Amino acid sequence: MSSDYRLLVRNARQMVCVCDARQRFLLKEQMQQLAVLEHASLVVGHDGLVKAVGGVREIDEQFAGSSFERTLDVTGLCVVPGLVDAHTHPVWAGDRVHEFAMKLAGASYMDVHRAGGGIHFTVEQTRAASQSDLQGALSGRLERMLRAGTTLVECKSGYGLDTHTELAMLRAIQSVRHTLPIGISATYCGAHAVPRGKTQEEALQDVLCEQLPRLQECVSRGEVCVDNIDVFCEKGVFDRDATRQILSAGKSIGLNINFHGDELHPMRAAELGAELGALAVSHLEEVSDEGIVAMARSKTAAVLLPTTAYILRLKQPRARDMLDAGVIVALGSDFNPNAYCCSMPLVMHLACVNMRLSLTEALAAATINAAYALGASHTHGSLEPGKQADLLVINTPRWEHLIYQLGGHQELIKHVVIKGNIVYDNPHTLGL
Ligand SMILES: N=CN[C@@H](CCC(=O)O)C(=O)O
Ligand SMILES: [Zn+2]
Repeated sequence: MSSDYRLLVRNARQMVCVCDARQRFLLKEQMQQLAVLEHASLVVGHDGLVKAVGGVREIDEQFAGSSFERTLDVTGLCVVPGLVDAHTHPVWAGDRVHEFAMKLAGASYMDVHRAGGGIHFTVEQTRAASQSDLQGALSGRLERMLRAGTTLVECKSGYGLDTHTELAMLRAIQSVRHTLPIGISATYCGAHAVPRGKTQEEALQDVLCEQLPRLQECVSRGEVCVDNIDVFCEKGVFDRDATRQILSAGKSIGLNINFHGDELHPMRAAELGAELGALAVSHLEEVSDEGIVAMARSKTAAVLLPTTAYILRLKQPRARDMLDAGVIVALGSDFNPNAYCCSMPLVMHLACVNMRLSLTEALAAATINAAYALGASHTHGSLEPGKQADLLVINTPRWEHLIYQLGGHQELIKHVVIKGNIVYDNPHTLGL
């Protein structure tokens, strides 16, 4: 190691730190006033952590005489934290483009699901795929997310619904931890649907007595690493009681609770999440007033998924009511065969237009609050000394262009940096 530091990012027009007092999440008016430095620099150590952030002169003086393995001159450009995608289903085979046509013609999500399509269709394709096909598909999707600015992503299993395939999905997720620089939070979602030919009770017993014990064995042998447990709590899928049993079992083996609730029907899933100490509940299009109050009280993050409401033409979740009540609001792409979207900049745009978030709220929801939903906001989600140096350099003089330019991220993101390493250099960068 011949240099003193790994990276100097020098003289950004705007350095959007998001927060600067080691907050674990942002609420209400904190989300309106993000920490933004003008004409600022950032230093990264060889451990991949931020060592200093400050005005360009101050950093020049403080580090005069120090050497850097690499310097990025970002004069006139903006820097934001790497984006955090708090909800994705990226491991599966096949696609569902034919169902998109059905839905455009008027079929609802549950019409397709009950007709044996939807998750069931993808389960069939995924069970038939080889381990290397699953890994290859996952890897390509995560690379697309990375190029769109995602540096930490939650990845669910859930298209196996049996021990063998659920573990194959988690093994695929484990394998990319070693081959890709993107950060991963892995979620076991064996209760994503009741498998064809089984009753809910049979599926519940399979998850509790077969899948979870096998999962635990694999975790203790170090074959897979799992952070969260998820259930699709929905009318016609898993009811509240089954959901409670599965989530409690997951919690008892040390997993964070982070589940699908109140999406298509009101299930009082938000209340259940709060009661169980869930870190996050996703969707919430049908959340109740009591559920909002309960989530605010228990500090359970609401992971809102703008692509789902958009594609399925659902009513929008009540983001403003949640924000006003002091709920920790986060965002996810919900990448899955139903909602094929790898872009968090696009997700933030949809959240602003359809859910009425402000630009600053959307960025906080896609950085520090999304990191909180994954139990990772002590290390990710803002640019502060001691945190992992994951950041994006954007080729515009104001950071808001990243959200404003609908679908523009492919030309706007110039570099993606993870742990102070430049992991993507965009050959197609165009400015305004
Ligand atoms: N709602 C349940 N799960 C996914 C959809 C999965 C699928 O349709 O394959 C979601 O979050 O939207
Ligand atoms: Zn989902």
